[in-house]
Amino acid sequence: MTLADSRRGFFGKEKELMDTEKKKQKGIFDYIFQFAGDYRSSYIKSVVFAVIGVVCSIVPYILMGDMVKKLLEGEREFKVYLTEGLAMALFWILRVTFHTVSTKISHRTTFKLIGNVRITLVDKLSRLPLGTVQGMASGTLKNIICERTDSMEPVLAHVVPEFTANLCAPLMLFIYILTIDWRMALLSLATLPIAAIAMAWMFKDSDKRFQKTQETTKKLNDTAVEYIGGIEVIKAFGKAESSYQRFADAARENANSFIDWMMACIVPFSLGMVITPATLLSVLPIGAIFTIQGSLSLSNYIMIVVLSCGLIAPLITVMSYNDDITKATSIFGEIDAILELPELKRPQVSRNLPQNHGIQLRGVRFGYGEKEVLHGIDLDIGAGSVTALVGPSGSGKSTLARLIASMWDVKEGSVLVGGADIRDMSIADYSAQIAYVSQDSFLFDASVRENIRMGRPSATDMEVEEITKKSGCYEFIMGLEKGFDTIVGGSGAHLSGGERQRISIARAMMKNAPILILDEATAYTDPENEAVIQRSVSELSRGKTLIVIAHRLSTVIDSDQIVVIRDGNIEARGRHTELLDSCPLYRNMWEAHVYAKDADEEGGAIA
Ligand SMILES: Nc1ncnc2c1ncn2[C@@H]1O[C@H](COP(=O)(O)OP(=O)(O)OP(=O)(O)O)[C@@H](O)[C@H]1O
Repeated sequence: MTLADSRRGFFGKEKELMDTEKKKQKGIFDYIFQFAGDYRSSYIKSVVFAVIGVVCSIVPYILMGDMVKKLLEGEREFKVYLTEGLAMALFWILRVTFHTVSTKISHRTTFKLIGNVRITLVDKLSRLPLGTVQGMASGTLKNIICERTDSMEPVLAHVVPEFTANLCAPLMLFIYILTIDWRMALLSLATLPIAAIAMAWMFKDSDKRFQKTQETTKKLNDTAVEYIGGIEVIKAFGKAESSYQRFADAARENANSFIDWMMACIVPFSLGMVITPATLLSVLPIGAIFTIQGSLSLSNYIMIVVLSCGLIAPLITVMSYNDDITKATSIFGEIDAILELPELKRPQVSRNLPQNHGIQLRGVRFGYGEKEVLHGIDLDIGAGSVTALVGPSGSGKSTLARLIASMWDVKEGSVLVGGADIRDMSIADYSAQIAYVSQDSFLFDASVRENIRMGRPSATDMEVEEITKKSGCYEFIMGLEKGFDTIVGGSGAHLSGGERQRISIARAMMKNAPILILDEATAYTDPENEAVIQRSVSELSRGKTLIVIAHRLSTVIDSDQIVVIRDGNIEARGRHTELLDSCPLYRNMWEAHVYAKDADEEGGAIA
C-alpha cells in the first residue's frame, strides 16, 4: 500500500465520518444518554442535587425581598431580621453544599464516561477491517481518542447539572414573580427578545465556522504527526523547510479560522451580554408607574426588583455554555461516526469451526474502494503444507495473505478454513488459528520479552527464552544491552529492521497457531541470518499450514506448491521445477533472481 493509497483512504473516511455526522444531528443530551450507559443514574443524581442547590440559592433572594417588605411595613423586631438573615446564610451554605456534591458526582461520572468512550473506541478499531483503520490518518484517530475526548470533560461535568439547574432557577423565580404580579413577570423578561436576536445573529453560520475550525485543527494535527513520523525522510531529502512550511501554513490557517469565528461573534455577543441583564431598565420605571397608580404595592415592587436581579444571570450562564455544547456535540458526533463504521462480519459466537487446517479460496474477488485487485481467485492449500505466493510487485500477494488472515472481508466469494467459512467464526476463534507476520511487523514500546510474550500472554519467562532459542534469535537478543529486558522503543525503533523481524517471528512462533503466514517476514534480514531463520521456521512450523510470501525465490523453492500471481489472477501453480518448465513468468523471475544473487555475491567478493 502506498502513502497515496492511504491518503485517498483517509480523505474518503473523513468524508464518511462527516456525512454520518450530518445524518445524525443528535443533541448533546442524546449523546450523553447514549454514552453514559450504566452511569445515567449518577448523572440524574447530579442533576437532582444541582436543582436542590438552585432552589437553595433562590430562597435568599425571597428572604431578602421579604426583609425589605417588612422594613417598609414598619416591622421593628430585630429577632425577625436576625432569623431571616441566619436562614439566608443557611440556605447559602446548603446551596454551596448541594452544588459541590452535584459537581463531584458529575465529575466522577464524566471521567468514567470518557474512560468508557475510549475503551469502546479502541475496542471498535480491533473489529474494523484493517483498511478502514489504515485509511484514517493516525493523527486524527489519536486526536479523537486522546485530546478531543479529554476536552469534553469540563463540558460534560458542568453542562449536565449546571445547564439544567441554571434553566430551572429563572423558571422558578419567574413562576414566583407571576404569583405576585403577572405584568411585572413579563416585564422582567423584556430584554430576552433582544438577547434572542443577538444570539440568532451570533449563531448564523456558526455551524460552518465551527466546522472550519474543526477541519483546520485536524489538518494541523495530521501535519504535526506526519512531520514527526516522516522526520527521517524529511531530513534525508532535505525537505525540512518545505515540510515546516506545510506545518506553519496549517498552524496559520487554524489560527485564522478561530479568529474569523471570534470576529463574527464579538459584536452580537457583546450586545447580548450588555442588554440581556438590563432587566431593571424595564422593571424599575414601569413598576414605579404601577406603584404610583396603586396597582402594585410598594413592598411587592421592591420584592420584584430584588428577584428580577436573580432572573437573568443564570440564563446568561446557560447561553455561555453554547460554544462548549457545540464543541462537545461535534466530538460526540465524530466518536459516534467511528462507532457506526461497518465492522468485519463476524459472529460473537462461532457458527462453524474448522475440521482441519487446510485453506480453500473460492471465487475470491477483492478491491480497495472501487479498484478490484483480486479477480476471482480459486486456490486450495493443503493442511500442513507449505505454500509460497510469488509474483511481481503489486500483483496482489499481500492482499491475498491478508484476506486469509481475516483483516478484510472479501467482496465476493469465500475463504474457507477446514471447510468452515471464516465469516462464520468469531474473531477470537479465528485469531487462535492464525499467526501472521508482515514485513513491517509492529513492536510495542516494551521489553523484548514482553513483545514476544504477546504471542501467548500465559507463557513463562523460560518458555519465551526457549522459543527464541528454537527460532534462532536467542544469541542476538542476549547481545542486546539488557538482553530480554531491552526496551525496543516506539514501533521497535531501537532495533534494526532485521532484528525487529526476527522478534516478530519469535512472537508468532510463541502463539503456536496451526496456520502461519509470513509476508516478506525476512525481507530486512541478511542472507546468513535468513538461512538460520528459515531452518528454524521450517522446524517450528512442521505440521502447520505455512504460507510464505518472498521476493527471494531461492527461499521458497522447496515449497509444496508455489502460486504465481500476476495482476490479481493466478498465473500458474506447481513445484519449483514444474513451474520452471511451464510458467514463463516464473522462469523469468527465477533467472532475474539468480542473476541478482550472482551479482550480489560478486559484488560481495570484490568488496
Ligand atoms: N490499503 C490499500 N488501499 C488501496 N490500495 C491498496 C492497498 N493495499 C494495496 N493496494 C493496492 O493493491 C494492489 C496489490 O497490492 P499488494 O500489496 O497486495 O501487492 P503485492 O503483490 O503484495 O506487492 P509487493 O510485492 O510490492 O508487496 C497494488 O496495486 C496496491 O497499490
